[in-house]
Amino acid sequence: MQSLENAVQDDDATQEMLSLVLEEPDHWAMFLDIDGTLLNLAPTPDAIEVPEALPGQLHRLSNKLGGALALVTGRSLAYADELFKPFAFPTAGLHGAEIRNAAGMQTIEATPEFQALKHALTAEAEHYPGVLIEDKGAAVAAHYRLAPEYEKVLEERMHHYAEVAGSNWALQLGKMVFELRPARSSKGDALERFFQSDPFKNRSPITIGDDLTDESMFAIANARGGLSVRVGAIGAPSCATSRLSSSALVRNVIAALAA
Ligand SMILES: O=P(O)(O)OC[C@H]1O[C@H](O[C@H]2O[C@H](CO)[C@@H](O)[C@H](O)[C@H]2O)[C@H](O)[C@@H](O)[C@@H]1O
Ligand SMILES: [Mg+2]
Repeated sequence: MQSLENAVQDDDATQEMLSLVLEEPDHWAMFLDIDGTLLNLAPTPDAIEVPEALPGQLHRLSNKLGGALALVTGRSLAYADELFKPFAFPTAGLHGAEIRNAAGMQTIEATPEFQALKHALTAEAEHYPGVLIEDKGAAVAAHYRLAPEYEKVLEERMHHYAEVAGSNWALQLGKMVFELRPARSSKGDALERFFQSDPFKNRSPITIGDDLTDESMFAIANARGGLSVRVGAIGAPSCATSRLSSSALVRNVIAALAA
């Protein structure tokens, strides 16, 4: 994987490149991650703030792109809709396991066994003060941002719960979080499903994300001759060929394109 240190594009070059998107609005499709990309990271999952102007800017930019703007997130689809209401963008939730595109809506329900697993995990987490369990229906996240001292024990236990869940779930690592997500689809798989129908068909992808889960959509963008932009300070290796050092810069690009 290319490391960010060798990314072809730095902040200025990336912003310059993205500013040219609207010179060919029928050529591009934008796929945007939410946490850490559109929104600043916060101490807890529900402490995030959506800048007041952002939903309308995304709506205006989507219109300029003929609707070819999708949110691709580890959040549930319903949670993403709540964040950006009154708009309901094409969206892939739970890291790609549920999707709303021109073909309709496909969601996924938790099995009784997975419900029982979430109850057991929640009960066990009582022993790790500060660890937050985020129930996302067919997925569950164990957050240790407020209790980093529990990272190691959580890693061990979430590997155990992944074994219990079986092959229909996958352990997804992220920023101070271990998640069990449906294994059936990644963010990269979600992009391929968006490309099967208008308005995304035959367009080149612009993918912007900040975390491990976004790497699969960066790979699709690279393979399709599009753009892959990793957000955040230089750190973890990435196959993204460009970078933006903060979600504030991402919002600046969105605001400029939506103007
Ligand atoms: O794919 P994304 O849209 O980036 O969602 C990834 C996960 O984001 C959330 O967790 C992360 O953001 C939280 C709020 O800023 C932060 O407290 C946490 O430490 C981060 O891991 C969300 O809670 C998860 O469900 C998403 O999968
Ligand atoms: Mg993210």
